[in-house]
Amino acid sequence: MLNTKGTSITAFSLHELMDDLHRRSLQGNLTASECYPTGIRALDRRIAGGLRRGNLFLLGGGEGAGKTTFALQIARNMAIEGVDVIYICYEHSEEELMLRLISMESTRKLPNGDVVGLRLSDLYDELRSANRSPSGALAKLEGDQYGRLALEKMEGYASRFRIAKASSASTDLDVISRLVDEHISNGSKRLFLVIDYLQKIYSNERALSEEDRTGKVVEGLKDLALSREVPILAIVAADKEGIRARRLRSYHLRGSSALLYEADLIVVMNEKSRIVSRQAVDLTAYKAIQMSGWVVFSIEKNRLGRDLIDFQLKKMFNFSMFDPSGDAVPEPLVDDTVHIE
Ligand SMILES: Nc1ncnc2c1ncn2[C@@H]1O[C@H](COP(=O)(O)OP(=O)(O)OP(=O)(O)O)[C@@H](O)[C@H]1O
Repeated sequence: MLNTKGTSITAFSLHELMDDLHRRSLQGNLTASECYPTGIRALDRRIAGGLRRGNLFLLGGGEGAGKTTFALQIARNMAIEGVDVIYICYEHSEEELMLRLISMESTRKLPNGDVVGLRLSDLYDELRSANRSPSGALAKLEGDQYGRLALEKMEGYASRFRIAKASSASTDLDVISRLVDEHISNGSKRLFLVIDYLQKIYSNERALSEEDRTGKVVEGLKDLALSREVPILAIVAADKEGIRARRLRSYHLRGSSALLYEADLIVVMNEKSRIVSRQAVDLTAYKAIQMSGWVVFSIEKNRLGRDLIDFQLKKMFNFSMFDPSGDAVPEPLVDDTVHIE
């Protein structure tokens, strides 16, 4: 791409732009429309195969909905496909995210459909047990069949998956941009950035309202995605009304007007049992329990395809993941917008 970084801007003639396009196509470096599949089939097929360079993907959901789990799973799927991942986390420690990946990778599906592996809670207990050092815990992992499976799978992408612990008191967009630049100058050709989560990004514009501050941050994030030609996934928190609402929508995300404008893709997560229409579905206790095992993902904005479409994935939170094989939601939901695919 012609250089547009820095504080000044340059106007390129159509000749220059066409020459640049031609040069990059000869170099096999025509990357503008290169696709970054998320590895979640139900999502990829609705966004024309995956994210693109410069895309800003916002992921919202209530507390404990599985936002970190989903973001981490997408990041891991990309790393497996050869993408360099930087996961910037304001909330969880590097160690916690690594344990979540180990749990996810340790799983194996038995012929009867049951899933076995190392439960996340057992991994925590193991690491926290008074007499076990981290190196002792690792040795134990190597001695366990599921632990070995996880370590083997992670070995395939471990050097491409980076986790950075950020501080909401100091890690601002400049710090994040410098980290991205460092990786690009070290040779990263395909980079994917995850921010967990957007409203925690430090901003010194304390005089601004929270809404305006979020607006500035999301603008900056979109600029970063475009100028460095990387796709970015940012988790976003819900406002007070959203936390109380039966169904969380994109207008409930904190700083929603700016978020709605800047994002290329907005997906909002809701517990299925909360948002199934009670008029249409006779929700017996048994059905309610069954549905509580699922999360509905609503594509609320989609510059890559059709929006206002829902899909569902089964939770496997014991192993810090979703079963990636889910698809359309058969039951009517509250606030439904009918869409024929
Ligand atoms: N050690 C664990 N064992 C079992 N379940 C866990 C463990 N840690 C987290 N979970 C569950 O996994 C679910 C998803 O967690 P996750 O952190 O992905 O959600 P989130 O939407 O990012 O949460 P938050 O809003 O708190 O950031 C939560 O409901 C949580 O209770």
